[in-house]
Amino acid sequence: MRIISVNQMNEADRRTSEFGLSGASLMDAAGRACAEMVHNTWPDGRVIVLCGQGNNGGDGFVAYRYLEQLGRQVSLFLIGDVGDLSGDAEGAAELVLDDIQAASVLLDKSENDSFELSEGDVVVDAMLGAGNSRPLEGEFLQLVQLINATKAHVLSIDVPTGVRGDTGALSSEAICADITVTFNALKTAHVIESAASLCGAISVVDVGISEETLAYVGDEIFLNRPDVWADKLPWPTRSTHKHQRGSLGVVAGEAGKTGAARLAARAGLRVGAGLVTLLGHASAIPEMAASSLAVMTKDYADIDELYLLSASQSGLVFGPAAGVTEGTRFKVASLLQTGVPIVLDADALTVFKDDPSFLFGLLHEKCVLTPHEGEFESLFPGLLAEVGNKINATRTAANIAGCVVVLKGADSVIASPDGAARVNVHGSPFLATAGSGDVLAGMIGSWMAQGVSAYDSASASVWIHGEASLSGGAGLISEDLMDYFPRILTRIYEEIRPSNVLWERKIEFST
Ligand SMILES: NC(=O)C1=CN([C@@H]2O[C@H](COP(=O)(O)OP(=O)(O)OC[C@H]3O[C@@H](n4cnc5c(N)ncnc54)[C@H](O)[C@@H]3O)[C@@H](O)[C@H]2O)[C@H](O)CC1
Ligand SMILES: [K+]
Repeated sequence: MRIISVNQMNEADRRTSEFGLSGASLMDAAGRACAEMVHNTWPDGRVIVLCGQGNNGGDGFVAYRYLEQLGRQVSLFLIGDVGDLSGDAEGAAELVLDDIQAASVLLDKSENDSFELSEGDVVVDAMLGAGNSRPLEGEFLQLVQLINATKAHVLSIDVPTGVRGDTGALSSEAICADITVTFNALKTAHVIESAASLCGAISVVDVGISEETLAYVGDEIFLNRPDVWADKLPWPTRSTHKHQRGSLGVVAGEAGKTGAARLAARAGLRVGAGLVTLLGHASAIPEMAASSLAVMTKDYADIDELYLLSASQSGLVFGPAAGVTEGTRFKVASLLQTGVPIVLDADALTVFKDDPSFLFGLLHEKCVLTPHEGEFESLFPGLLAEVGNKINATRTAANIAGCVVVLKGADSVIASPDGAARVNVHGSPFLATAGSGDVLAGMIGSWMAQGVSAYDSASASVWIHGEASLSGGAGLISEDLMDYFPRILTRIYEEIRPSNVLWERKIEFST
């Protein structure tokens, strides 16, 4: 599923009406899909369709017409004058002209024909869509406040009114919808917080804009789901041995602070690296060895020994609980010199707060940086605010760093230096717990150790991590996450099952 900008969607609309369906046909399909969604989701209750002056309102007029045809008790309100409508919206309004009432009726409690919204009503929000360009005021703001204060169900067309399609940031109060119906592709506001949470459940319906057109107008930005990376994961065949499945080295912090590295190592083992080794100072070995069975431990006396041990791995993880010290900076530099694929997380990022360009000079294309928003701000000060869109800010960061950047959150963005990005919304809020980032770093390192590209390693890990959190539900702690991986991985394998990989040996006898 593609994520595209408002301008790109307008261009897709234009190209479709030039080479395919007319704007009126697109609007008809859009309005009809919304009417059917209302009817299927809430088969009873009054429906109130609230339209603005643009094409979002146009979709609303169409939805009203189909809801009437479905036999629903439905009322139609317009903000502004019928005479100000134009284009396809005017065309759609002409078919329902006699039924249009002024939206002010909903606000003015003193009028005889005042209209009270109540529980069980359904509001179709067709006030503003992709064209919303400024903070709400006047009737728009009052109606949004009125609707949010009632218990009526709300279906927003394209985006909740007040939300701007191209950003997840909110510049004013916006509709809090139960369902948002959008068309052929997602927009930033559907996946990036705070806007994303106001969309409720999102339904992307096909109104007739082709994938070819979307690919022509859009960038390589997709929702992160298994369909974009599942066929890139390596699966062992019956003759695979552990030395063919990669060796992951996780560089630990000092004694008493090795828990984070141990979480990363265990996660790395779970997602398939054949060998996982915790690398630490001699003083840290006893506690690491005591709690690790299949994970090995090795001590290094100095940075030269660390370099040699790391250079023999096929993937590395460094940063969780590493310590914000000069020593950590030296270790990062040394590990990067090996050229081995590496995940840098937490302290391995924070130590470059004062001179991020020094880090950028050392990074190579097989690196993945996994900052949360605070760490991102340390490395790319002001970038998020300046770009104003988390997806594009992460893409810019990946370009500056010259490697994959994962900006973590409820809406994690995985960006590649070539401009491609994937947005992950699959996960539970219970991931906000100590150690969950360490688990993620270990997973990414493990896939890379197995030969998966940095971009696919990061994408697969973020999704599987999210899926595990959803399996865990409430009360999840980081140690639990790994226990869900086998079932999730097996499900992914069963869905794509590459033709050359057969786990179960079948031998039949005929008597
Ligand atoms: N391919 C598709 O996605 C399709 C989308 N459709 C629908 O069309 C709208 C976009 O229509 P557009 O006319 O461009 O924008 P709006 O209806 O959202 O509003 C434009 C209108 O509103 C004024 N305005 C902007 N901001 C504000 C504000 N804050 N307060 C008040 N007024 C504002 C602006 O000046 C314009 O006059 C898309 O969302 C879909 O719903 C097609 O119908 C089907 C194909
Ligand atoms: K809307």
